[in-house]
Amino acid sequence: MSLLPTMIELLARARVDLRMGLPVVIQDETSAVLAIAVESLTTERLIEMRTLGNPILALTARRAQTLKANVYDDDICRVIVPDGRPLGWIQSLADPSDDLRSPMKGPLQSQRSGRPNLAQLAIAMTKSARLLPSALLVTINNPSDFAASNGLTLLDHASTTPLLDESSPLHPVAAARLPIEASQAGRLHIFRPEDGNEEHYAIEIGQPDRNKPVLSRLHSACFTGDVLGSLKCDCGPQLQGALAQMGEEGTGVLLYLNQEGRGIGLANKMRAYSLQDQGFDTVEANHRLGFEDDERDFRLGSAILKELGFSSVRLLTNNPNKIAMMESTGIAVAEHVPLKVGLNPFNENYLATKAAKSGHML
Ligand SMILES: Nc1nc2c(ncn2[C@@H]2O[C@H](COP(=O)(O)OP(=O)(O)OP(=O)(O)O)[C@@H](O)[C@H]2O)c(=O)[nH]1
Ligand SMILES: [Zn+2]
Repeated sequence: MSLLPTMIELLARARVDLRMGLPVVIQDETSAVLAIAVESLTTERLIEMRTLGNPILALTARRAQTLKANVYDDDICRVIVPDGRPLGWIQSLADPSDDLRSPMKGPLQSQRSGRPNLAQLAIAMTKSARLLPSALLVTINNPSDFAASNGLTLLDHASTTPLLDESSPLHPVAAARLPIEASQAGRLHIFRPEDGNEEHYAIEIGQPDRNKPVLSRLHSACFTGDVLGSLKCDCGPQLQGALAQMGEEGTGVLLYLNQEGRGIGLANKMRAYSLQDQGFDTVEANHRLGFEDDERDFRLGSAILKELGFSSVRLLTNNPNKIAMMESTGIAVAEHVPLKVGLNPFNENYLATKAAKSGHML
């Protein structure tokens, strides 16, 4: 066994580097860039980056739409950063918080030439670091030497990209009896993914028969709704309602996936809430930030169910994507059990948007 880090380990390291404001080196067969997350960029590092070449700002096509920048590649946009533009200007392209106050950032010139693949990987890395989806890039030569002499993480495009698209294997870490209000016969299981990302949980109620469809819920973490009792969404009542139903029936499994804010993280969700305060709906807010409507990986849920020995569920949800994902990953949905709870005057529009734009059966 080698002590050299594997690609999975390098990806985990790169996520932390980007969050800390440290650049990473990304290479493919023909070229290489130094990439730094715009959210954690400092003036000092921007000056350093500029000594190496002219920076390019990578944004998602979603964000480019708001900025009215030309998109020449499917999903991303590479904006040429003119000389002398300060850090604040670069960050205002990535962060929509002052879009209303100063909507005109341009004219913006997008890069058309060259392959977008390194920029795409940089964007994917900022998403997986739960930062704003944007990176500043400069082209460099001799990537291996550059990374080694500066102590930077080096990512290889061909070997890392497939890993980012895959769902990481999960392993059970610990489990213990946990009596809860809904049922004294509760048991909490912790699962840890191999990619160093967040752990996910399963709350098993009673002793469900592994040969029958189990009453199940795939719940995504919502700190504001689950913990604080936010009225802006329906998550808290859905969590409590699902557990209560499992308690009444005597058996069930609630999967608690740490995919806060539909996978964009709590900080970005609060950025989305701030845009919602300006009048945008939940989908529009995600798009203005540069995210897709939903960035979650539901495959983790079926992986946990299989690990626990289940192959069929009665799924508590209003989200058809969850049902489709279960079926496509080998967990049969024997019954769709609607979970319509928690409507209040503050989340009326939120629920209406889910029905209109996200296909929820409400
Ligand atoms: N980005 C974003 N995430 C939100 C918002 N409101 C709630 N969330 C997150 O959305 C997730 C819950 O997803 P929902 O779409 O409400 O419901 P669902 O889980 O897809 O579907 P159901 O099974 O029917 O409840 C949680 O991770 C919440 O943190 C919002 O306005 N913006
Ligand atoms: Zn919520």
